[in-house]
Amino acid sequence: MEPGSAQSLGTTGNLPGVGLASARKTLIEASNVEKSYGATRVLRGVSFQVRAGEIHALLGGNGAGKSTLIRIITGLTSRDAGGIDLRSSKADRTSPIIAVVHQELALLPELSVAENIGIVHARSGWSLISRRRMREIALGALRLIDPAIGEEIIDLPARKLSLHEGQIVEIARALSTGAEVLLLDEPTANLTAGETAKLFSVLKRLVREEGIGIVFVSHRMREIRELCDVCTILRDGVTIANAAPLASLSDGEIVQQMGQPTQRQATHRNPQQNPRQGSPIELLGPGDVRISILSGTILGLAGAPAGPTGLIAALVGAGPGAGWRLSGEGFGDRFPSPAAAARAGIGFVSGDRATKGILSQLPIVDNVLAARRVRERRRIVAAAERQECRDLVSALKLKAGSIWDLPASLSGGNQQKLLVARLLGLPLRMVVLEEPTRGVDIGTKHDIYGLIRQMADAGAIIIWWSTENVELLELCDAIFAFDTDGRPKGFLPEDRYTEGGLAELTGMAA
Ligand SMILES: Nc1ncnc2c1ncn2[C@@H]1O[C@H](COP(=O)(O)OP(=O)(O)OP(=O)(O)O)[C@@H](O)[C@H]1O
Repeated sequence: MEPGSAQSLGTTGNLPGVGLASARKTLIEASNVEKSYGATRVLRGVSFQVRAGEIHALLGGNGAGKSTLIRIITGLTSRDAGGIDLRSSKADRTSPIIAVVHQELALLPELSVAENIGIVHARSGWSLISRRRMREIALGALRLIDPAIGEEIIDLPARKLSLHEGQIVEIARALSTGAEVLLLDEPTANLTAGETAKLFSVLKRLVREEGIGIVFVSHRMREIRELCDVCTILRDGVTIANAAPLASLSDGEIVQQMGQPTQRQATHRNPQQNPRQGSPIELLGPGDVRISILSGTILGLAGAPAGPTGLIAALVGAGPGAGWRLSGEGFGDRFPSPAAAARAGIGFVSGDRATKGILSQLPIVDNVLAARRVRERRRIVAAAERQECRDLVSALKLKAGSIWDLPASLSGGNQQKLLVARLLGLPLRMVVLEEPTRGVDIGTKHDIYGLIRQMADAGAIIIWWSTENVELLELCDAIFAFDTDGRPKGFLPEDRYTEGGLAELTGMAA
């Protein structure tokens, strides 16, 4: 009954094998697990088994209890009732090594990438492992995902990494432990299509060759189908489907069992239906790039983060912005601060919700109303705001105990909804979105698509960076692409408006 621990096995730069001898053995068995936070019953009798040699999708809507179950299995959180049985497939061990990659990154900002990965290999103090050895282990682990990235980032402090680099380091650290069970809580958010493809081939190889078990939490149905063999579906803290083969369930059945609406809103791009008006806003980039956008347009940004993040920084007043400038009535060349951008009518959902989005020390109500207060230079809570906040919260089906609770009490997907709620109903001229549906469940994703379309129809320009190419192709009126080094590549031509066309233009063709 002891919780799994992320400890060191690795003595080579490559993954230590865990052996295939006992493939298919049950490594994790959770039965009738219960957990409440105050009056909220989060898990109400969950059962869940993970076997060696399988990739197991753990599915459920936002707030269904997936992360809570993972925290209980790994010993981070206590349970109120039920059993957790952990069994190793190795004869000399009782419980398996379990490594987790959480939704929010857990890197130590002042330590280098090598140290962040090596730290789990330093059994008791730094003296047991030399710096050179630590570097080798870290490089070996990073190379498993991307041969190019290792040398580039190995000596950087973690605080200097982009979100997606941080995610790669976390996954590499988990892989480097030689874990028998890898629990991945939405690991592909903020990875590009190319990186996701690489990660999936690594995971499949690990399952095939090393016989490990993988638990994959995701709201991206395509990825689930591509990667996983079986699924367990949670709904309101109860197991609805238990280790069901994925092939036996249609997408519609899965969504229905999660308790989500199966009807999609009509959000497809339709250039005829949405005439553009007014004088254009221009985005002027390095190398004489000029992007002209009329109000009411949804412009997608595609490609590795280095490109879109520079442009977005310029748009939201968050730094020099890689040489990008803005030109248009009422907009200066560049905003001196994010507050100035907000007052000029620019709304922003940051992709880095933990450090740049959520105000963790303030209750939900202040988080939702933050953009309004900055625009109107207000600090006082008006009585009417409470109702306004409740309306925004219910428009997005945000599952919260009370609007006075802190955001930490919300599940990951519900924290994301909170950032989107911040922008609703504001008279915005431009809405800048970085992965706005990150971690949001399938039902709500389509609600958010509909709300983005509504903001555009109300006259806002939408600039939307997503690593989910399908999402961009489905919703955007035009897509501007960057290559893998962050250089602008131009618009996706109308006759190449396909996944293949986008993969080619961004240099991420498989
Ligand atoms: N520390 C806490 N205090 C109060 N409530 C909590 C706490 N942690 C989780 N909850 C509640 O438990 C419920 C389940 O949360 P959990 O994070 O397990 O959901 P999830 O299935 O992982 O959702 P998501 O898909 O959004 O990540 C949520 O409604 C959340 O508000």
